[in-house]
Amino acid sequence: MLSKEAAAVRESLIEHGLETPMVDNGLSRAEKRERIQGLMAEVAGTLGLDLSDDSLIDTPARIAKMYVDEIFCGLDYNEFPKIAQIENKMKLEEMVKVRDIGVLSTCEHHFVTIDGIAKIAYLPKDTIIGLSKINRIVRFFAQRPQVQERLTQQIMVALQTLLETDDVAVHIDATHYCVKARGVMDEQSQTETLALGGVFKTDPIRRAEFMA
Ligand SMILES: Nc1nc2c(ncn2[C@@H]2O[C@H](COP(=O)(O)OP(=O)(O)OP(=O)(O)O)[C@@H](O)[C@H]2O)c(=O)[nH]1
Ligand SMILES: [Zn+2]
Repeated sequence: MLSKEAAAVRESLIEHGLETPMVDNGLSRAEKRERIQGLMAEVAGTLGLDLSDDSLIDTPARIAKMYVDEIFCGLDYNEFPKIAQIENKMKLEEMVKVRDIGVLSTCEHHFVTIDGIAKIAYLPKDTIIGLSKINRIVRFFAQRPQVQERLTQQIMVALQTLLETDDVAVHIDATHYCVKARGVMDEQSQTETLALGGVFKTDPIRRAEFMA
């Protein structure tokens, strides 16, 4: 059973057309690991690597565990963080802004690293969210194959749903290793993406305050 928060966030993403494209193949986590282990052994063998070498022998199993339990575990809503929300008894109205949140994700086109930082702000309404939960929500959606634009939007919609307000802004600045380490091999370029909701979209002063 999914938590109430996980189910609500998933429903919102589907409604907004922002859910990661997925099909339910009915496999358990153990079955996924086992199958990926076999497939990665095929990949390594096809590349001509000697999988009997003592350094390589466990690589297919390591990759299977890494995909299912680590870098792609955010595909499973059972991993959605436990959310601590408190009533806004203090009647806070001013912006809460969290900067320099580490973002480590994986590009869905090449399955290599996206490495960046996020800045997130919201204007409290009836509830306030535990600060660390903002970082955890970022991590949950980062632990999927991603494009940066969708990641940015998913985080915004998740927070809008949980905080019951449109007034949420998300900015991500990241290095794509598929651009840096292969392909065009550009070592410098950074990609910035922005998702603005509510007053952050309609009020230039709020937007400037967020971007500052
Ligand atoms: N919009 C967007 N594009 C991304 C992201 N991550 C990777 N890409 C791009 O996805 C595109 C895939 O393009 P293709 O031409 O199919 O792939 P490719 O031949 O490997 O392209 P090159 O990277 O140019 O060598 C590339 O331009 C990537 O830079 C992302 O988060 N957002
Ligand atoms: Zn890529």
